[in-house]
Amino acid sequence: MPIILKGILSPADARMALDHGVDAIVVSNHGGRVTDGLITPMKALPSIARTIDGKCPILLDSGVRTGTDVLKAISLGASAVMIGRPQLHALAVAGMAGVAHMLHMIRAEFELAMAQVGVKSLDELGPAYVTSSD
Ligand SMILES: Cc1cc2nc3c(=O)[nH]c(=O)nc-3n(C[C@H](O)[C@H](O)[C@H](O)COP(=O)(O)O)c2cc1C
Repeated sequence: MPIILKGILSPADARMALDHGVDAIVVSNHGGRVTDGLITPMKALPSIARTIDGKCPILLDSGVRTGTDVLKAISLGASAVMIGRPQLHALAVAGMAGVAHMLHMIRAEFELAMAQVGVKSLDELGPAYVTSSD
């Protein structure tokens, strides 16, 4: 069974995860719900991505709300993002159709953002497309 370790926020923990042979990591502060003052995953991502150096996939969550959030995360080294509360909110408002609509909106925003920065594929994204991780 693949082991995906969630809650990584530092390069040292990313290194330890690699050394223990995890299949993937999730850069996450658990939605900022657990401890005040934690670094945001988007800020933590670049140094963690340098440590992982392609040796396992990196996922990111906590605060992904728009297609440009997805673009930033992929540019800074994530393979994919995860989305938490927006799914619950969409489900509460409009059921399964609401969740499908929310995911469709984020996908459409992401594709538009790719067009606006001028890339045709995810491989073309990189840190140069993000001047600040704020
Ligand atoms: C109600 C609720 C309960 C959660 N419980 C857990 C948990 O038990 N363990 C965990 O790792 N993350 C937990 N999370 C965090 C989510 O797994 C996820 O990391 C987070 O919601 C992503 O951020 P976002 O909601 O801003 O997209 C919880 C989140 C919510 C909203």
